[in-house]
Amino acid sequence: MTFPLVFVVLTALYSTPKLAHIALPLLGMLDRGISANICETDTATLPETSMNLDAIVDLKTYPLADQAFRQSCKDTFDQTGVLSMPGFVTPMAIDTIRKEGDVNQDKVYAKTEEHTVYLSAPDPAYAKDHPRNRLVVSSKGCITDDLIPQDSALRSLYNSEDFRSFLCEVLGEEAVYQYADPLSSINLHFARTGQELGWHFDNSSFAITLMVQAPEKGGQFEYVENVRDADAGDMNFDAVGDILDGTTPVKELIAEAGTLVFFRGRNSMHRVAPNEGERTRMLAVLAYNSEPGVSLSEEARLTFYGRVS
Ligand SMILES: O=C(O)CCC(=O)C(=O)O
Ligand SMILES: [Fe+2]
Repeated sequence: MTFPLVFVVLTALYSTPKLAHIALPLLGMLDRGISANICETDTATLPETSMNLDAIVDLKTYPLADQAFRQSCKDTFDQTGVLSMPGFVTPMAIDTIRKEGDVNQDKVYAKTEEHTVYLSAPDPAYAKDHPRNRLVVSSKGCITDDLIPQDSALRSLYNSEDFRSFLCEVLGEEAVYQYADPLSSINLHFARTGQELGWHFDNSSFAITLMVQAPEKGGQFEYVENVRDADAGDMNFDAVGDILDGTTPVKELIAEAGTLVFFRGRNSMHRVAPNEGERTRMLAVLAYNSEPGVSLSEEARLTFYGRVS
């Protein structure tokens, strides 16, 4: 059976990253872990106002409960490290999520940071201009889970047992749980004109994102697959240097509002290019853990959100 997924993708192109410089293990969603087939969840505390999944997701195009559909998604994700589902969230639900974001624009926490591609402090064993230590800039901001309305479609999606069961299967995880702290589970990211997310590898094995408002120009997600092998300790400095120099072709993932993306970012180097248009790029990151009761560290919360609670 074939499904009408426009799985990814991708225009190969040469990028000229205009990146700069430093040093912090930052970037919120990058530090997330997740995690199942029979998916255990912690949805007992679902708000009563939660919406039905069929009011949020285009279940005709994306029959989340269908076993063959799940398997086809898993195959694509396993083979390519990317699963892109355009129109996953319905236009009406996206519209309400975008309006919630607009209302909360003034609460966005954004602080320009410089960091290494590896999201760890520079290593004095290497020169400043070595790929291990070269610095890139990240300037986009976000609002935290506690600022997302209880009755938001975003929260209903995040909490939905059917959605979690689907993602457990695609990701090959045992179970998924929300963060124990009040800030980290659902984040809405904002990249205004000129703002970007510098080249990096994620610490977590994957990320789930939902485009809420696509930029008009620029702001594209660019990546190069399988650059390093973090678990084997292979940092592949030469390839990282080439990507930073703009001499390696990069792939581009085009996402319209409503597109849900699963991405394995641990060994694929990626960035969000500077937004060159007037329209703010708004993107939700849905972060889960494979164990219950896990909080993002206070240090990371301070870095990403400017507060711990
Ligand atoms: O904004 C995006 O599309 C991706 C963000 C990302 O790479 C990250 O949060 O690690
Ligand atoms: Fe990332």
